[in-house]
Amino acid sequence: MRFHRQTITVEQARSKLLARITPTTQEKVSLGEAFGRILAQDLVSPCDYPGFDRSPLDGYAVRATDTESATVQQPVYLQVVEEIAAGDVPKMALGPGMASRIMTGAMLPVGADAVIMFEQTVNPGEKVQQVGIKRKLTAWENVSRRGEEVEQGSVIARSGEAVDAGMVALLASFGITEVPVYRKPTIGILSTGSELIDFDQPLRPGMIRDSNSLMLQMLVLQAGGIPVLFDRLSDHSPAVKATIQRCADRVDLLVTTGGVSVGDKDIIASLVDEAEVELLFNHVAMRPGSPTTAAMIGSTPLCALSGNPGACHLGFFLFVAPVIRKMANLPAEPPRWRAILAADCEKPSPFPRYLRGRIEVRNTTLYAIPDPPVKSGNVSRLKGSDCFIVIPAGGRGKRAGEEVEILCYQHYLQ
Ligand SMILES: Nc1nc2c(c(=O)[nH]1)N[C@H]1C(S)=C(S)[C@@H](COP(=O)(O)OP(=O)(O)OC[C@H]3O[C@@H](n4cnc5c(N)ncnc54)[C@H](O)[C@@H]3O)O[C@H]1N2
Ligand code: MOO
Ligand SMILES: [Mg+2]
Repeated sequence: MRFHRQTITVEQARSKLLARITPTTQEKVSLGEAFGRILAQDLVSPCDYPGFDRSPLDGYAVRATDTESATVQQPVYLQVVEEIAAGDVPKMALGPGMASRIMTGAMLPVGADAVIMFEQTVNPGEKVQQVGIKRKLTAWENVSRRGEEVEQGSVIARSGEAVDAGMVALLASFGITEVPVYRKPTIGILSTGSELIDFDQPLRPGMIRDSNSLMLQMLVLQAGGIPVLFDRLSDHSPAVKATIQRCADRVDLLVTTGGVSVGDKDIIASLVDEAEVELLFNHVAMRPGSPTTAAMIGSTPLCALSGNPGACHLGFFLFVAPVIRKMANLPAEPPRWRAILAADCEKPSPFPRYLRGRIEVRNTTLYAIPDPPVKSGNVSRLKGSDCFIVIPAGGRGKRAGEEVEILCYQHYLQ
């Protein structure tokens, strides 16, 4: 199987993989922990909002009928019977000719059905026993009625919505302390290669530091998963299949890096020949990362990414992030935009080429600025990008000023 591989497009490969992914189950978390998660159920308001008729202004609570003849020239004078601050419960009910001094957010007294702002009274703001009302009010004018925004029992948030800061405030207003959200999928990360050492170890001849493990952990967090780091596999590890199986059993998705090509030590490439491993694809029409592989290890999906850091980064974006997002009930496909290419990319390629780059808005036009050409084994240009620019297969590539498709990290990886 190592050398006889069937090439499929990125889109076909992703569909094949996503078809095998089921969304995760739900869990209840505290309101603070729910931030950034996806609601798993509709939420219903347990009470009215506002919970009582209240004043939206600093002024006087009155009975509208008492103000019928009020004008600037001939104000109507009402007896002030109480001062009500926000948080107070009014003690006095208003009868004919009465008013209560009331502050913004305070509860309306029984009998009142309108509020006049200080500015529309005689001697605004002064503490008086008789307040002069300078205009006629209609019933319920300047009153925030109980339940006018949200009635008890109505849906305040829907399953599938993201819990952002505003949603946290909304749920806090209703005293909702526990929130049903989709469980974050656990994503196993397993690097392979005898040349790899931990990043905090001194180099030895022929060795390189394992950077993919950490990069993948960060990317998993950005995509909304929980990374689970497994011990690296060396190229001489016995029982590769048993180890992979054990790791796969512990997570929702297993991601490996390295060993997917045709090399003598490419241990993941031969894994797909084993019984109980169902190959989904092992050759994708893309540059870099064409040997990117996916399989099912029993019921756990495996994304086997290239060891080359650039190809690993791209493989994560094209295949792993969509899986994590589908598991987490988020839209799976990376967002595709169109932009104007800001520099020539004329290297021809038999497969679509994905270049890392940055998006820039110049006037009202979106530009995609490609990174300078790099090999997929390079590490210095892994940082600072916010999109992949897709240069189609064949032809002469694309020139500056031509329109290209871009896949943006924005709103996709947090
Ligand atoms: N004869 C052929 N050789 C290769 C082909 C091919 O078609 N025919 N394809 C090339 C392409 S394209 C790719 S992509 C790579 C795929 O490589 P593997 O996935 O098998 O990865 P390795 O051989 O294990 O390593 C490749 C490269 O990456 C470095 N690496 C590996 N793991 C890490 C890590 N965790 N952190 C940092 N760097 C890592 C490794 O040392 C190698 O330099 O195959 C081509 N070959
Ligand atoms: O597809 Mo590879 O990452 O070019 O060496
Ligand atoms: Mg290899």
